[in-house]
Formats: sequence, C-alpha cells, structure tokens
Amino acid sequence: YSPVQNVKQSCFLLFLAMFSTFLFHYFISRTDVVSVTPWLAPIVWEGTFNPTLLDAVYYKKNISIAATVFAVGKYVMFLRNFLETLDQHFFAGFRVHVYVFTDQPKEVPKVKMAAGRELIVQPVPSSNRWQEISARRMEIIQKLIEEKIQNKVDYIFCLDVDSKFHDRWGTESLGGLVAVIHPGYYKNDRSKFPYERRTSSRAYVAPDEGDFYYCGGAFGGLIPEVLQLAKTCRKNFEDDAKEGIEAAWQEESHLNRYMWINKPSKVLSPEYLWQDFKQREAEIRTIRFSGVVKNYNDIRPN
Ligand SMILES: CC(=O)N[C@H]1[C@@H](OP(=O)(O)OP(=O)(O)OC[C@H]2O[C@@H](n3ccc(=O)[nH]c3=O)[C@H](O)[C@@H]2O)O[C@H](CO)[C@H](O)[C@@H]1O
Ligand SMILES: [Mn+2]
Repeated sequence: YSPVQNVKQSCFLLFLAMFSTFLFHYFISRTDVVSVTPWLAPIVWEGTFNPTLLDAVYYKKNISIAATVFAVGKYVMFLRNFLETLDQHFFAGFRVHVYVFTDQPKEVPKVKMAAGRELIVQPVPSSNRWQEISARRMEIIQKLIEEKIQNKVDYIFCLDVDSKFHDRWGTESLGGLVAVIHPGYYKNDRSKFPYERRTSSRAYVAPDEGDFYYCGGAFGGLIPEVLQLAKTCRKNFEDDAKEGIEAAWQEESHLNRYMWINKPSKVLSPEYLWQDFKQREAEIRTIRFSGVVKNYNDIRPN
C-alpha cells in the first residue's frame, strides 16, 4: 500500500469525473439555456444536436432548399458578402436555390456557387420608402412560391441581405414552421417585446400574449407553411394599410402575431441572427449569421 499511489489514483478519478461532466454539458446537453418551448418545439443552440447525424438523415431524403433575399436601392452593396458567405455555410453539400430580388439586376455580383447550387436574379420595383420595401417581401415570397417553386423545393428560408454567415446553418434548422429569436430581446420579459400594441392593427399582440420576440430578418420552413405565413402577413399588412395603419415593425410585427397564433415547430436561437454591434454573450457559443453594422441614413431611401 502506497499513500502516494492512492492520492494519484484519487486525483485521476476526480479528473475523470470532472472531465466527463464537462463533456456531457458541453457536447451533449445545455443547462445554461432553454432548449425546448412549452409546446415542445426544439430551440436550437450549439451543443444540442449532432450535425453529422442530422445531415445523414436529410441526405437520404434528397431535399432542396430555397433562400430568398432582397436588395433594393443601396442594399445591393451587401450582396457580395452575403452570397459568398452563404455558399460557404448555408446547407453546405445540399441543393440550394438562392433567389435575389432586386431593382438593379445588372449590379448583382456574379458569385460562383458550389456544384448543385444556383443563383437566380428576379427584378422587382424600387420604392422610396424602406418600410414598403421591407414589408412587400411577403407578397413577393407568396408569388415566388405559388408561381415558381411550389413543386420544386422542399424548404425555404427568407433572409435579410444586410448580414453574413460565419458558421454552419444547416439541417438542424429544418422544420414545418421555423422562427428565429431576436437577439435584442431574448433575455427580456414579454412586457418589453416591441409587438404592435394598438388594437386597431391586425398585428396586435395583447400584454398577456406572445411567446418570444422573433426576427423579421430570418424565418422559414416547409413550402406550404411559409406560403400560408406570407399570404396571411401580406393580407393583414394590406388591410391595415387600407385603414391607414402601419404596424410598429412592419412585416416583423405581423410575423410575430402569426407565430403567436401558429406556433413554430422549430425555434432557432439568436446564434441564427446575431447583430455585429452587440457584444457576444457567454451562452452564444457560435454566431452563425449576423447583421452587419450599417448607417441607416446612408443606405435607406427615406
Ligand atoms: C434583423 C432583423 O430581424 N431585421 C428586421 C428589422 O430591421 P432592419 O433594420 O434589419 O431592416 P433592414 O433595413 O435590413 O430592412 C430589411 C430588409 O429589406 C431589404 N431592404 C430594405 C431597405 C432598402 O432600402 N432596400 C432593401 O433591399 C433588405 O433585404 C433588408 O435586409 O425590421 C424590419 C422591419 O422594419 C425587418 O423586419 C427586418 O427583417
Ligand atoms: Mn436587416
């Protein structure tokens, strides 16, 4: 019996216990964030899924994914960075169709996409109000689905152009109806969410309603579900407009109303739409997609 040996052994066992706890917490589960909603939809955070396993599941299904992005007026300047990083990180290895809607098709950079992926440029009218450019996306997404992609692709994601990818955005994000928690409000109580609060608007959310505050800058899901969302938000936005009402955050407000009534089947953490001006927080283990810093006065038409 050697006391030194004993101490060594205990130290080793203690180390082993600590290391496996670390492994478990770091790679298998997260205890620092909520990873399921009260209606049992997953909330996707780094460390809650196995990317290799998920990719294998979806390769077998031979899926394809559409992405939409709008670049009207000065926002065309964001396209290169957006498209180049998208090709690197967004569903790498899968079939992706990227639809760019712009008023200046000639200004779209010819970014070369990886094999099996394509870039499609579609002209749209310009506008002198940014609120209208942002909100009219719902109508254009509705038409794109109805007229072009209904029977061609399985999933769609609708994204803001003033942003870029930094890390994987892949099959873990797939679901029927998918929403992203807004990075500005994920630590707040619902009373702080900037929902539309006028009862006269069709985007109205009452003080005791609302689950999360979701981003207008990224949402998606299965084609029929996103079609339903786009149609509803478009109609409510237009019916409001006829009565002279514009919701606080345009289509983002209508999207939030829609997601309260029709719960998303998958919720993505703010890793899926961070903002570059914000300092990274401890629970954000990776930033996958984020909004770049911009000067609104320089780039918006009004
Ligand atoms: C990160 C995020 O959730 N952003 C949302 C937020 O503000 P943002 O400040 O991010 O809005 P924004 O200025 O990026 O406008 C939204 C999008 O509309 C397009 N665009 C806008 C103006 C223009 O002149 N040309 C043009 O192409 C472009 O694709 C842009 O990314 O609120 C907006 C509604 O008010 C939208 O819901 C945005 O998606
Ligand atoms: Mn934006």
